[in-house]
Amino acid sequence: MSQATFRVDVTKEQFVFSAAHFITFAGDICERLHGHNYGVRASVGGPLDENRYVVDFIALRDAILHETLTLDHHVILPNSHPEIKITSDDKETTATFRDRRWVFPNEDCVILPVINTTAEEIARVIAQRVMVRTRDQFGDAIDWIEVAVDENHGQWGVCRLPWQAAE
Ligand SMILES: Nc1nc2c(c(=O)[nH]1)N=C([C@H](O)[C@H](O)COP(=O)(O)OP(=O)(O)OP(=O)(O)O)CN2
Repeated sequence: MSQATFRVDVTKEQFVFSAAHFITFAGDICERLHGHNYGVRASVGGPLDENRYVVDFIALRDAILHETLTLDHHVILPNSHPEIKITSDDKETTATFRDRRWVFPNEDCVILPVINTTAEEIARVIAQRVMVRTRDQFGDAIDWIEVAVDENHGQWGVCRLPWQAAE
């Protein structure tokens, strides 16, 4: 039996999104709002199908592109941080951390299901959403998906999920 394993990688120039965020670290340090030109790459691993594909990398490319465009030119906020509280009314979204407060137009914000908007967490959300988006097309034979998010020219947060973990 062959010992070969297979994956497809997609790393495209278009996989860039410009977004603002701030994180907390070291307990109670909260960054100032700042932006990154984030980069994204993705891989899917598993057996070869009848086409001798793991998956069609064009379909994977399009799914990643969709998620990067969703984040592009937005402020990325966390919905599960213990101290960064996010509230929205019909016009504006307000983020607070202790005595600090940021107010944004609703349409400028993307609120993600994360504790902190780190590269690792953003990678996880993209991986989960791509899995959901492509599941019907790719089927259940895939082993895993990995998404990597680069914050600053070579500082990557990477998340690998078993294919069955889609929410
Ligand atoms: N494992 C991780 N480490 C860090 C993350 C992360 O998401 N995962 N994030 C940060 C901060 O967001 C930080 O703002 C990183 O931004 P960067 O611009 O690279 O920080 P610098 O101060 O080095 O950047 P300059 O180029 O000097 O502006 C930290 N760690």
